[in-house]
Amino acid sequence: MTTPTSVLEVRGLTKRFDRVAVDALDLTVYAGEFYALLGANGAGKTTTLRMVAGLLPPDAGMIAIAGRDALADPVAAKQVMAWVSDEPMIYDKLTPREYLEFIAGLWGCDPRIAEQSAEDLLLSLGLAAHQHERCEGFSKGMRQKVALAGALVHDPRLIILDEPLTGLDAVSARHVKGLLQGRVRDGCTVIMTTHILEVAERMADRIGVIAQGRLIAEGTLAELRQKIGQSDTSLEDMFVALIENAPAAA
Ligand SMILES: Nc1ncnc2c1ncn2[C@@H]1O[C@H](COP(=O)(O)OP(=O)(O)OP(=O)(O)O)[C@@H](O)[C@H]1O
Repeated sequence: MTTPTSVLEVRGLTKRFDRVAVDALDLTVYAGEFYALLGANGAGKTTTLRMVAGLLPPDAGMIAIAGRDALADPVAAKQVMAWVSDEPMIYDKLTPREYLEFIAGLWGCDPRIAEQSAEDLLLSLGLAAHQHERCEGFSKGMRQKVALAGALVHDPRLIILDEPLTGLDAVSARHVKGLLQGRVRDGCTVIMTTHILEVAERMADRIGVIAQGRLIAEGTLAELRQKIGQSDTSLEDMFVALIENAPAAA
């Protein structure tokens, strides 16, 4: 059996604001995995992912992305990674098509490849009919989808998303889920936070549960069920049991 290649390795990652938000966190995500990061409000999910994405400096710890030290060489790490925030920023005065062209230009993508990629992304996200309209009149869900398309236009190997499905209607959510599953089939790795446990249950290869900035449980659904000793329990029941039994922060 070949050893899986890690795309993200986090060791001892720590961030303190007025109190510790991420507490010596260790996390490994492998190539081609769909990994869901779960946790109660304030557990440290966004803070962890913002550090991984290079948006927030850690107080301590190591982050390697595709084997590169992301803290020593953030530009190299960002080239293989996409970050999609739960509050995406796009340029209102641009159309989705212009926005994607602009982002592809920033990445120095080949214009012909970028054009095809933009077309495919807008089609798969149900935005093709709006591709020449300015984003300023778009709903929150449409803006989220434009931001997602922008994050994927440089063809990243690691896609990190913070609550990507919140606020999306069922059709848009299906578009986004289909797109992400397609990327995983193509060999990309997806790491996603979500409070929609059904999404984690149905889509994730592995699930990590964070409480008080620490990873308190991790595995496939079957492994998590085994951990709490109940073979037929729902992810929601397991999640609540894990959170309620998590050791208190030091
Ligand atoms: N910029 C900041 N300044 C001060 N405290 C912060 C900041 N960002 C996060 N925190 C604190 O860090 C802790 C972890 O927050 P974080 O946003 O990572 O949680 P989360 O798991 O993403 O929560 P949610 O599910 O509600 O989005 C919380 O106590 C939060 O108040």
